[in-house]
Amino acid sequence: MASFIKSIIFNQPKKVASTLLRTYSAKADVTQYETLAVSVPKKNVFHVELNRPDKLNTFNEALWQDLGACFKALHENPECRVVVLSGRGKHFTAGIDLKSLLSGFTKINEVEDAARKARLFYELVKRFQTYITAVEDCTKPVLNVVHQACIGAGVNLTTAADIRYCTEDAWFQVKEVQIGLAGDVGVLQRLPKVIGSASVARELCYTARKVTAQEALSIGLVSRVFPDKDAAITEALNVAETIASMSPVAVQATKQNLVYSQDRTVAEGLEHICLINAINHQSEDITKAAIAQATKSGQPEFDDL
Ligand SMILES: CCC/C=C/C=C/C(=O)SCCNC(=O)CCNC(=O)[C@H](O)C(C)(C)COP(=O)(O)OP(=O)(O)OC[C@H]1O[C@@H](n2cnc3c(N)ncnc32)[C@H](O)[C@@H]1OP(=O)(O)O
Repeated sequence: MASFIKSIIFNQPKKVASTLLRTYSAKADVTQYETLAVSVPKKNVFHVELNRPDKLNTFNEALWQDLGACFKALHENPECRVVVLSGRGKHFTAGIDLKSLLSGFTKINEVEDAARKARLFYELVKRFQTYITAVEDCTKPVLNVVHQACIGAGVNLTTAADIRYCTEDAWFQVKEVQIGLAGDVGVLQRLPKVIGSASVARELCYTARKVTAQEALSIGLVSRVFPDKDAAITEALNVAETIASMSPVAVQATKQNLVYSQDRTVAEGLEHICLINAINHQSEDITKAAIAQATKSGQPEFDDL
């Protein structure tokens, strides 16, 4: 084993030795938003909080746009390796802001011609879909912590995240049918895949019944339930820190391949990871990680991606 490691280091002497010893010193670049609070509580771990507590974190135009812009920026930010997403105030979110929904619809309904009106509705929904999909398109894993209510648009949002935790007092409601809408920003597509049961997903989407934290756990909507929000956030940040300590090349390729594979055949997913790893297997991260494992020298430092 020693000679094997020696030969690897000999082949890439300066790079591996210097990066193994390097300590992290970069400053995080944190953009703030009107409706989102963004912080960096641990190295490479970004915390995004829905921040309209006096409006129960309802989705108004600003929040929709901020979500899209924020997750695009985090996708592009090399210092961000993992995101924890939660909400400030009493509830995670009460869903779409019903006042802004109605005023937006009234404005479009003032257009007389059906084709032109339809085009405006189409573009509105398409835009909102893009903002939710930005969470999935962000190659950094997103851990969502839900407390109290997670309604309508909130369920669309949480099902686009990678990992979901909630508090004992949390509840979920696919409420769209109750306000006369067919869910159109991702829940109908993602919920059945997340929970793995078309029957349960359809029941929830047709009836708008509330799902408690314990039921959410039993159907696989969340993977863990915590006594309160502090405990949930603390553990989410710990898990995020573990993920952030791994090779970002490996973690981000894993998310890309999981997302790609969820709508495709096994053969297509396998081909996709072959193509990604044809490039990523050339990464210095593999050498660093393999040496660290072989020498039991602890987790190495990886460069940002
Ligand atoms: C193209 C569209 C794509 C997206 C579609 C998305 C659809 C959806 O999200 S459907 C879901 C819509 N949301 C709701 O129907 C939630 C309605 N609210 C409630 O059920 C309760 O308010 C809630 C359980 C969330 C909280 O109950 P709590 O007792 O804690 O508070 P309240 O006293 O009820 O509410 C406090 C004030 O907030 C106002 N409010 C609550 N929800 C909304 C909302 N979604 N939009 C706008 N305003 C909301 C509520 O009216 C109270 O206002 P005020 O009386 O002025 O204090």
